[in-house]
Amino acid sequence: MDTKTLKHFLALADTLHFGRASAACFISISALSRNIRQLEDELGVVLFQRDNRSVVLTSEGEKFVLYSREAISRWDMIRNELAGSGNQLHGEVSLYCSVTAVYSILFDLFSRFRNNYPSIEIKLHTGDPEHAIARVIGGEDDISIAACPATLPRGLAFQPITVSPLVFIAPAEQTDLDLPTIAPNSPEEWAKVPMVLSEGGLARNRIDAWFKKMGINPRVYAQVAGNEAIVSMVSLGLGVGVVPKIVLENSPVATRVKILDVQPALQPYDVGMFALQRSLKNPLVNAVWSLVGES
Ligand SMILES: CC(=O)[C@](C)(O)C(=O)O
Repeated sequence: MDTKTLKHFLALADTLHFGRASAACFISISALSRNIRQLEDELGVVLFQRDNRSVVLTSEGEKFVLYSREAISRWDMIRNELAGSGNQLHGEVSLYCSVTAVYSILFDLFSRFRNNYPSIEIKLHTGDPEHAIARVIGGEDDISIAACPATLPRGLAFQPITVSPLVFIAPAEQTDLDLPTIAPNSPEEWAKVPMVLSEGGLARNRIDAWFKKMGINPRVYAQVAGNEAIVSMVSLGLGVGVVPKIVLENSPVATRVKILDVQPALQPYDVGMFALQRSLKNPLVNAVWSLVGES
């Protein structure tokens, strides 16, 4: 059986760009567009609306994304099951996490993985960890790494990897904006501080709740996607930010910011791995899942 066409289709659905999708699949643009056209002919529907400038999934295309992911995953499962335990696991596992998690967490987890599972291909997507749960629930990725929320959505499994405090950071040196070099100690002082915060999700909820509890009306200067970008903006002197310490420790600009001793401290992050409970039956997903605790 050939799952290649489905993979080519998914690459285009992910990137919405013929050039990037064909590069990711190691085929030419013309071969990719021929494959997509053949698939559309077979199905009798248009999967992508395309003109010279843009590629957009149609509603039929969106449905076919779900089918393709499911079909590839089931094919991997049955192939591995029929081949029996004596054989190597073959197939693809897709993983979503922040750039920080790649440096700090994946590096350790995967140091032995290559030797043990040479035929499992890891498809890595990086981005704002606030999307990590939605990406697994939506079927875009098999596994993701991020902080655990207070309540876990149904059907989702979580296993902890590390704990990281959420810290307030300011530029290490005095700036034009006159940002605080020690923690402000009254709601009036806080209200003057330009804050660089996560645009939404768990971090933002925790910070908003903290400000509310302290009776502070924060001045939000910028809302940013991804904790790495918050550290950069703070290092440029644009405001005071809040990030998990693990992001700071792995930042190339770590020395240009400093941690403010703010009390009471925010609740730390429980960083770990998410997967759908049902996908843990897939031996490929399970092989990656089981890396936690082995190292
Ligand atoms: C590792 C992780 O997902 C963090 C701590 O939330 C992050 O990198 O922002």
